[in-house]
Amino acid sequence: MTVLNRFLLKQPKHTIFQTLRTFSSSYSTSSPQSIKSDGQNVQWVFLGCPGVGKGTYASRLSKLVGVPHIATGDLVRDELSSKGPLSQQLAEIVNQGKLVSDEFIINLLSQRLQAGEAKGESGFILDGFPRTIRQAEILEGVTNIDLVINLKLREEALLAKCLGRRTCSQCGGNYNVACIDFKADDKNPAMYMPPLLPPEECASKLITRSDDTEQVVKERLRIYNEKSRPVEEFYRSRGKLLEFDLPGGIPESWTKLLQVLNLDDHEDKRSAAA
Ligand SMILES: Nc1ncnc2c1ncn2[C@@H]1O[C@H](COP(=O)(O)OP(=O)(O)O)[C@@H](O)[C@H]1O
Repeated sequence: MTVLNRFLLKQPKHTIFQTLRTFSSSYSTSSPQSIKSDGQNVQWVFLGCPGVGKGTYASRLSKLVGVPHIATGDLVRDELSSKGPLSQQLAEIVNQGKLVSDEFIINLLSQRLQAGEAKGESGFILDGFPRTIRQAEILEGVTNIDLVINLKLREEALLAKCLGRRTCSQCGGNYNVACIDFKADDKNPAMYMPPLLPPEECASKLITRSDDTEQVVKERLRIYNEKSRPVEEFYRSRGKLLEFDLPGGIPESWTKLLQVLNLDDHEDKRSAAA
């Protein structure tokens, strides 16, 4: 039995789910933009393949509607960098492009929600969760997700975008050095996504995620199709899925996303997009 499994077996599952349940039933209203007609803050989910841009758009929307952006990939990376007893085993899973177990990720998410609740957070935009049908069923069992935005991009662009990702090791800013320039063909319109280059002060401090190598990205795409693609249907059949084909680079896609979400007359949209 692995160290990770031993750890998970010690976690009382009812506690994990209870934490999610407790979080979902205690709301305060932190920002007028985020309040729905029933008085609760928005609870949205972003789905989409690795490299599609979930982090970029989830982060911008979270600033716009005033709810936290919670990326389970970031929670996993925080755990990895904490160099705790599980980090070596976790690194092996992540660097092979595999998913960590449902129990482990739910535990991390529960802890993050609980910490946020203690700080008075309410509502959320989830990015990278749920990624399996079991995760979706558990989430659906404990709270009501209002909307699931399924970001879509041509497969050739996804690999290039993952390989082009860079993060500034000092300020944490996210950039992308890939330049996507597809000509129109019989099946697809032309698409241009310019690189998102770092400012001069970050240029010498860029790092690449250890799981953004060609082999691992291909495996993550395969696993997305096997494990996460069914989650799209899970939400489609519940009438919650909003399909969104990215039309191009960030300015164009952000404007269109705001239109689709009926947020395009929002006075804060310029600053959120900055
Ligand atoms: N919901 C989840 N279930 C299982 N594993 C997850 C989940 N979220 C993140 N992970 C792990 O963290 C890694 C990085 O996640 P993320 O940054 O969301 O990747 P991507 O850029 O591929 O969408 C995943 O490859 C997986 O190992």
